[in-house]
Amino acid sequence: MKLLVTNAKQVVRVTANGEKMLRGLEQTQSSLAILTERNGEGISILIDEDGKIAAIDYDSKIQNLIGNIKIKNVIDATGMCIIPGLVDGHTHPVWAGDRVHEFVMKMSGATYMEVHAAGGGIHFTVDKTRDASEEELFLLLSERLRKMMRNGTVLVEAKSGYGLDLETEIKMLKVIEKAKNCLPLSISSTFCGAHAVPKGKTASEATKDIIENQLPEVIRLRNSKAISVDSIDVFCEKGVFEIEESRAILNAGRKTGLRLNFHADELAPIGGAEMGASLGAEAMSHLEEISPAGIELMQKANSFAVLLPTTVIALRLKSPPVRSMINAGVAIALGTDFNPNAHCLSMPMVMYLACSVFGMSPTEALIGATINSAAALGYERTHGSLEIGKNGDFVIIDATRWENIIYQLGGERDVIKSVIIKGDVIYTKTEAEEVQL
Ligand SMILES: N=CN[C@@H](CCC(=O)O)C(=O)O
Ligand SMILES: [Zn+2]
Repeated sequence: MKLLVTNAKQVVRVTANGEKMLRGLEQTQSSLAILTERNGEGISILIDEDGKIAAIDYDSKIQNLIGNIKIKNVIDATGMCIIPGLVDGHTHPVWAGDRVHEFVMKMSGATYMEVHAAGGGIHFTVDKTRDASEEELFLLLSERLRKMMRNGTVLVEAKSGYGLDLETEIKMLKVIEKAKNCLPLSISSTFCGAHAVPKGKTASEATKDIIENQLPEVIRLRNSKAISVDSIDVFCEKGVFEIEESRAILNAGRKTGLRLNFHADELAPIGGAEMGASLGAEAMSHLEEISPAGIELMQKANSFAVLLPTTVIALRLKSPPVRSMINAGVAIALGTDFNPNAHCLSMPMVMYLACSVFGMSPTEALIGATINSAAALGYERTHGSLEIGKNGDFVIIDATRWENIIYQLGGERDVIKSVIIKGDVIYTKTEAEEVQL
């Protein structure tokens, strides 16, 4: 066996019976699967040589199970809690340059679309990303992914979308592929060639280019196993790709077997959720402006809502109608939306904002950041909960109640003791990191 963690005070499994997701009333407190220390006896987790969870139970039961089996690494988690590794359901992590100057403009009142229409925003990042080499982008991406892992992320969705031309979109997907092969966390790639209408093209010309040039090459590379791509994304928005263009791009992606996971109803209520539900989209993000009909249709289509509180605060948007979605039975997932507009690499921070800004409970937020995010990406068989056979991916929290990971706002560096991926300790807090007063 690769790893044994013993004597934990609480192990939050999230689900314990192979649930694919938790939605509606299931996303509330009563259904969170937790093992808690009893009569002074803690909880153990055993990880096999393949990095999968072999057993989770009270210490004495696991000791009986182990007998004389050799264990390579043992961690004593006395007084600590364990949660599943976090899943970041929506990020744009491959780009060069930054947009700190736009942050200053936006904080003085400029809107996202004003900056975008003036040639800034995504266009600014596209110019910088087109100019950057694969090596430069890889270094930037791996540094960002390392910080995410340090904050407990073990699976991340990563989009292309700062190329908007064939060459750069492919460059971005190759950089993501390299990161998949070089770093311990899992990555779900999304082709987002329709992230903005490139300068010099109309939306309908860009739509044609994506469907006739970019997508076929992405699929050719996927089929030859040069890259792996799970999903297709479109920024479906008034003044960007509107409903019919978005539908055409998503339909084309669906025909190639990609999952549909796209930006909908973020800034203007144009019926993106209704359109996505009609295509059976697996996931839609943002949804600040979703209509009541859109909520009903998402529930019927089993589409996940991937909510992004960092963008809501960065752009001072209204919050999506989270309670109505939960009450209607839409499964809520969460993501950092890491991009040059919302520079956040921390799922604990996102969970905090989901609670404080969206009014979600800590339990709902944790479910959104684990099993539901994993399922929104189609990774629920390996990620999102601590169950036998799933990846041995978890976060050890240096506190006696798991909610500290949310409660200690901005305190990830203090509260996370270790991050484990497939049974390997990929991060552990050292004495040297403690502030010396
Ligand atoms: N809304 C579209 N895309 C990103 C922002 C990307 C950018 O501004 O660079 C988002 O999800 O927030
Ligand atoms: Zn996004």
